[in-house]
Amino acid sequence: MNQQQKAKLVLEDGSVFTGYSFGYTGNTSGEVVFNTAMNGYPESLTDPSYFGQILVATFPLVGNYGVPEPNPLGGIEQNWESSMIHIKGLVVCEYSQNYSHWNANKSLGQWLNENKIPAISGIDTRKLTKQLREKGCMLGKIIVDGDTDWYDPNADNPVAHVSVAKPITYGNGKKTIVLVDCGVKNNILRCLLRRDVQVIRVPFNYNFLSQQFDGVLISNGPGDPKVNIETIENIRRLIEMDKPVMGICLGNQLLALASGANTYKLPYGHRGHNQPVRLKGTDRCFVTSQNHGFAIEPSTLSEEWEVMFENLNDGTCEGIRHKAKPFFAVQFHPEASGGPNDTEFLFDEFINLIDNK
Ligand SMILES: NC(=O)CC[C@H](N)C(=O)O
Repeated sequence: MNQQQKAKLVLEDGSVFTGYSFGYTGNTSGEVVFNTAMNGYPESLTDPSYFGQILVATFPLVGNYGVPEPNPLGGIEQNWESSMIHIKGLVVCEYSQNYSHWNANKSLGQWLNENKIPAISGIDTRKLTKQLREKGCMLGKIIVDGDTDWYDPNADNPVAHVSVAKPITYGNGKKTIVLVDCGVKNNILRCLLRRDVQVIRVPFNYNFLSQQFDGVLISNGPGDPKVNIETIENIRRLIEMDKPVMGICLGNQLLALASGANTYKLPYGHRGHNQPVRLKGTDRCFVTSQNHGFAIEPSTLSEEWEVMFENLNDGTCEGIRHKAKPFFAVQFHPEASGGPNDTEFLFDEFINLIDNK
């Protein structure tokens, strides 16, 4: 790898940032989004919700704790949020090729190179982030040589690329949860399995309604929620039943769409580990891990639903619940990974809904 090979980041608005190639030496394109987390790059890079996106780390030094070796246990990778990298490219200010951590076994650059993911360092990520905040998220390209076509993940059906191909069963607890896999993060599986349940992970468009189950969790996932027509239709039929339902991030948006509400694209989204939310109607606030570019339009919720959480930075909807039935969903990540674990108790609330049925 040549640390000094020049590269450029080109944005849809014509602006160009020059820097140096690291990771895989090649061109790439995707939607450019920024994340304000100070750490957690192995988790973010393997989070399927980042599929098709070029990730900008606002924290100025990235790579100094390396990358852990894969370590699957019971069919679930323990150190990553899925089995592969999903971002299309990475943008950092300073890349640290030197790393030190007890479970690191390679550098970030080596890992990116092995997975053919281009990255660029030496970028003024503060200036770039200000631009994305003012103009909104844009498509972008990392170019080392020549050119490449623009790629817009929101015009694609990215969930189909990251869901499982066929159902997989985990655990042997007494209650059975169907996990609708729209690109699920491994820590959602780990959080469920720690609570003595059996999990049947099904493809995003799988018709699970005729199956035996006690509750359904609709996972996070990439892209515009509205393109998931089949999943929304399955959820619409699911909520005619009374079985407990929990949604996370994309799952929150899909539940809202299935109930008849609308979603919209945020100008630059919420991505980071310190997004504050308030449990509506209380003074209880939580610091949450977030990664999304879309949100529910609360004014379109029907009478039967209410806002459960709101974002304290911009007032957007961060979760919904049904007023009478055991359904709730959150826009943030109670499974964290990376980020704070403060809202993991929501998995207990979901299991309580199942146990009290
Ligand atoms: N993490 C997620 O599930 C993201 C949901 C959706 N793709 C969004 O960007 O809003």
